[in-house]
Amino acid sequence: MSAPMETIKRRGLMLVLSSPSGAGKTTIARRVLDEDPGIAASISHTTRARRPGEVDGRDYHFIDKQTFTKMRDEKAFLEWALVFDNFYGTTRAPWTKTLADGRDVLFDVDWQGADSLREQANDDVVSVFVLPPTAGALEKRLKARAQDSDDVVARRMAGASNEIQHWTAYDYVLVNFDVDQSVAAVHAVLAAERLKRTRPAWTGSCRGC
Ligand SMILES: Nc1ncnc2c1ncn2[C@@H]1O[C@H](COP(=O)(O)OP(=O)(O)OP(=O)(O)O)[C@@H](O)[C@H]1O
Ligand SMILES: Nc1nc2c(ncn2[C@@H]2O[C@H](COP(=O)(O)O)[C@@H](O)[C@H]2O)c(=O)[nH]1
Repeated sequence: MSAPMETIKRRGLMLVLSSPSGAGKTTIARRVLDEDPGIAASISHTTRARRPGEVDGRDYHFIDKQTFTKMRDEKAFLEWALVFDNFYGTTRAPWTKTLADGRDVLFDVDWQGADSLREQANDDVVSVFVLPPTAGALEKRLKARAQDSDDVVARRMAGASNEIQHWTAYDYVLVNFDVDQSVAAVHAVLAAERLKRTRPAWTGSCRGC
């Protein structure tokens, strides 16, 4: 054997979750992050107003348009997009080191963000598209969340089919009937992807062989 198992160092992966607004990806993401210490969250910056219960620095970094534009012009974002009239962006900051250290990172971004991350880091990206069971269920969830005005819910429903059109670009697709089952499915994706032959990087030093 030319290289014993302990010399294998796995590179971290970028788990990208997308869905039409309200399908449940934030709910699933929070559970996965709570239950798996091996994955960290990318906290996006946004110009959207904070919803009741959202915490700055935990759910998002809430910033004004001027600050967002300045950060964008200074190339602070790995990717950014305009979604439902608000800007959202993923900062470049520490992900390079996190991935090199073998830690995984979860990105909750729309299809534009997913495309951009694939363009820049295709080998590291594992993408999962979350579908609602039906359009009716999606509307019910958006309304039950009770955090957006009727107008905003209507705009998000109107944008759902555009978002859904992009599901074929994703590695995995799951229909979020039940949160527990969906969380288990994402854990299964992570477990399999972490074992992929193509993912480990050799450290180069062969101790004891
Ligand atoms: N499987 C499910 N069954 C019923 N309700 C669900 C399910 N999954 C999530 N929900 C509920 O649906 C609502 C929307 O979920 P969530 O905020 O996670 O959606 P999202 O996809 O992250 O939306 P957005 O893109 O707008 O951030 C929440 O009230 C959540 O509790
Ligand atoms: N391209 C990006 N999309 C992002 C980012 N952060 C969140 N999002 C997406 O925006 C919509 C709306 O989110 P909401 O919290 O206002 O409901 C949703 O699809 C998110 O996935 C980002 O940094 N880049």
